[in-house]
Amino acid sequence: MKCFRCDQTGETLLRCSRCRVATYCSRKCQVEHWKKQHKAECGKQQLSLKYPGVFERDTSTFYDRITPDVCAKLMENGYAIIDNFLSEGWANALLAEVQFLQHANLLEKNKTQFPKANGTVAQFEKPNIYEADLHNATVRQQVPELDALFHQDDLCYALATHTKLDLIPGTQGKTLKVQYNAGFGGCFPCHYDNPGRPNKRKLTCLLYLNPSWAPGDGGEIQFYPFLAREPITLAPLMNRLVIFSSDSLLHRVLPAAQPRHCLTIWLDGASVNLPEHTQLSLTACDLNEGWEAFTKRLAKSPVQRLLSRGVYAEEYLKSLIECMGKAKEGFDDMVQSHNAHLERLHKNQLLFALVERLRAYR
Ligand SMILES: O=C(O)CCC(=O)C(=O)O
Ligand SMILES: [Fe+2]
Repeated sequence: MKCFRCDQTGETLLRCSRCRVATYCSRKCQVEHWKKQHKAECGKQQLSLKYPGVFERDTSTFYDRITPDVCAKLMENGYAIIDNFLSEGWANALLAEVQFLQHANLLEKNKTQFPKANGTVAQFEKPNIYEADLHNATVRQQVPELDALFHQDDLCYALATHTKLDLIPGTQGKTLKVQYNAGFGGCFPCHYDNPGRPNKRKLTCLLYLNPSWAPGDGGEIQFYPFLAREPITLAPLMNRLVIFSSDSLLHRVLPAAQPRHCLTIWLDGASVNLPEHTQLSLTACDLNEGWEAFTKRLAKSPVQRLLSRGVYAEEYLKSLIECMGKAKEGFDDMVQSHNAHLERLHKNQLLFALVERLRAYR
């Protein structure tokens, strides 16, 4: 976001309370321009939040929808799907709020931090992706249903009950992200939602809000269960909840040809990124008679993150090219970082041999 007048960014920006679109920095521009001129300019295009129908918000239904069977699948496969998760009216109301945020210009361009090959951290934008974090009170106050979803703990308790995961309740242990993908090829490259310390995410819950999604629209999420032969592709269907392990399921989003809406709830865990999740220890048995058991263990363990960029090198690169476009700012840095990671792997003979064997096995 930048000031409509002086183009300044990074300043505390004030928003016209009527159209909610125009933004001005809090200093001179606000005094000179907003008060005197903008009121006439904005033409009172006041946006109001309207729900398409009546609905009831009832988070106690989460306990019926998140069954022991769903949680067993989640723990076994690393992901689970619940279609028609909310009542239709409730899902429509959430979509209306996401669209309201989008039209009110309250969603910001996606910003992703990325470790550069030289050790510094770069920031880049994923083209066509707009987001808002509900930790931001300015956003939250505009959208009561999203606010309530952010503050409820039933999702966390329902999941913790049957998975026995030590999920952290409260808004401290949760992030709710609103995402609008404008289409035009908007997508996400291969990644883990929890790439390592200090990240705390344990479970990712995606709620898709796309009533008219049809094959050909793109924007499917693609999972790469570690060492599985084929990826799993899921359409972002209206009111579909997809839950998966934030620290042990590599995934990407395919380019979207149509606009697409998605809520993401990340639930933190008390015991993520423990030493056994971040350091690989190998025995001779793992590589010999224990190989099958070893690969099964890797498929479920977050330690796979140390190997995945090598094992899935082509997928990482292809998804990066599709997401960023070769000409986009940040693309070269990301490719360099990817290659530097692979070079480090190659230098470690034992690790390189393991990656090669896993690639062949896969
Ligand atoms: O939009 C989606 O389907 C998932 C987005 C995603 O992977 C993320 O935000 O980490
Ligand atoms: Fe993700």
